[in-house]
Amino acid sequence: MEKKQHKISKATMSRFPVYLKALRNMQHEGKNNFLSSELSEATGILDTTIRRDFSFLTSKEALGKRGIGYDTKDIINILNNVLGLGLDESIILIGVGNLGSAILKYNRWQYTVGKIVCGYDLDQNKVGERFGVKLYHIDDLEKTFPDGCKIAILAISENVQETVDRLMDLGIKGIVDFTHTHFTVRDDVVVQTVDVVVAIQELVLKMHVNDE
Ligand SMILES: NC(=O)c1ccc[n+]([C@@H]2O[C@H](COP(=O)([O-])OP(=O)(O)OC[C@H]3O[C@@H](n4cnc5c(N)ncnc54)[C@H](O)[C@@H]3O)[C@@H](O)[C@H]2O)c1
Repeated sequence: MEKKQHKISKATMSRFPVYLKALRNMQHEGKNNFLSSELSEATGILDTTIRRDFSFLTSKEALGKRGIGYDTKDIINILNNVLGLGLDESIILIGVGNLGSAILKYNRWQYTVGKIVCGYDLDQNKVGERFGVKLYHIDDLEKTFPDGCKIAILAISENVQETVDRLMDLGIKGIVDFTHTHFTVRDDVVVQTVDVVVAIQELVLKMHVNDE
């Protein structure tokens, strides 16, 4: 019987995607069961931390079995539920320039969050197919938008707000934003900004703290 879900801390929640990624790789390699020590080895997270994190999952499958460990598929399903993720998220890529192409080429999406199902660009020369992914002109966004797609990666340099508005009208609820442009979104849309410069600034700050 499912127990009432306790509030899961931010730190624990932030480790769940790390477990998920490692477990999907294990599953892909044919590992149907795993020990917390093995997950610890794959993620670099202490196995005592892993066991404590799993204790928040409250399903009986998350208790594991002595000597056998945990069922990989069960834990993946539980983590997916907690994180609200499907294995097959359809993701679209907007902007297939230098950055967008690198993202498209980096195809480690499978077994983790889903995959980029198509891309869009305003440059007609980009239309076609790259790395096995269909690329459309941005003018055709509404015509070709994949059914049920909720996540867009934004790697464009022009008309950012207008593009974001169009994406929201189509049902996009999450945006991974690489642009350095300020834009606004509706209350039900989440933006995750990825910025190498900010990452370096944070890194330097942490290095200073270590020096003190
Ligand atoms: N966050 C980071 O760490 C980081 C790092 C590098 C670049 N960037 C940013 O990412 C974006 C892309 O950088 P890049 O180096 O790939 O640039 P790029 O010029 O090589 O590529 C941009 C691509 O987007 C297309 N494009 C522009 N506006 C569009 C729109 N409204 N709709 C559809 N396609 C559009 C262009 O035709 C081009 O193909 C820029 O905004 C850049 O500032 C961020």
